[in-house]
Amino acid sequence: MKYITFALAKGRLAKQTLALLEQIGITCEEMKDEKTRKLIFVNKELGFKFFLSKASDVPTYVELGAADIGVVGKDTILEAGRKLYEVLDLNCGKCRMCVAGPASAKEQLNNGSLIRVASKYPSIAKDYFYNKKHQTVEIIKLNGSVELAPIVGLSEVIVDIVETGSTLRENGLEVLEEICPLSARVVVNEVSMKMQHERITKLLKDLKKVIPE
Ligand SMILES: Nc1ncnc2c1ncn2[C@@H]1O[C@H](COP(=O)(O)OP(=O)(O)OP(=O)(O)O)[C@@H](O)[C@H]1O
Ligand SMILES: O=P(O)(O)OC[C@H]1O[C@H](OP(=O)(O)OP(=O)(O)O)[C@H](O)[C@@H]1O
Repeated sequence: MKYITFALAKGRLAKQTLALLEQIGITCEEMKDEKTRKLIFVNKELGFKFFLSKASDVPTYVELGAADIGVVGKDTILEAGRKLYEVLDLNCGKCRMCVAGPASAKEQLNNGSLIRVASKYPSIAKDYFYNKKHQTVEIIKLNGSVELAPIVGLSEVIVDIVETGSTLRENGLEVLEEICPLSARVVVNEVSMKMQHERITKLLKDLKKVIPE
């Protein structure tokens, strides 16, 4: 039997993803060991392989066929812009992609001034401002703690993930515009979808039954 390989995003989504897979009988005991430095895990009986990679690399592994299936946030899928089949919304890891900043940035955002937008997600930010709002902005790519940018004067606003809103609140910022809702998604390699159609379809059907409300 040919193995089906899963690329799972490590970090926030990993636990929930593994729990969902476990509910449909796809388990890998070794992988639960938080101390392990091993990178790839095999369940010979079931014919599955699993690896955890940086979330932003999951679409790369899946598009290029190193993994058949991936589980990753919609934000990462949008930012990567890779050719993949997005087949299932797992309804977990829910949050929103937003434009945020100090209340004082509201006017600048709407009066057509050339504003600076800091983000870990420059493609999403560009698509939103250029293609949806038809507004020219300067995009500044950052790698984390993006909320700092408007506080220290690097940008007027940010494009970032908001879940509870605590990070914004604690830093005197607020949601100014909502770009889109986000959640964890299952993505499938285009060739695998054809070559392993039966097994992958069965797996997706099983997963659908255990998706949280
Ligand atoms: N509050 C949140 N902040 C960030 N991501 C969240 C949040 N809630 C759910 N998510 C989802 O979890 C994923 C991020 O997981 P995690 O924070 O572990 O990775 P990351 O911050 O992108 O990793 P890294 O910064 O190391 O590249 C996001 O892609 C998003 O879909
Ligand atoms: O609305 P909240 O519940 O406060 O969650 C949102 C925050 O969490 C994420 O940051 P993360 O912890 O991943 O760190 P990072 O900023 O370094 O990416 C995100 O970038 C926001 O900063």
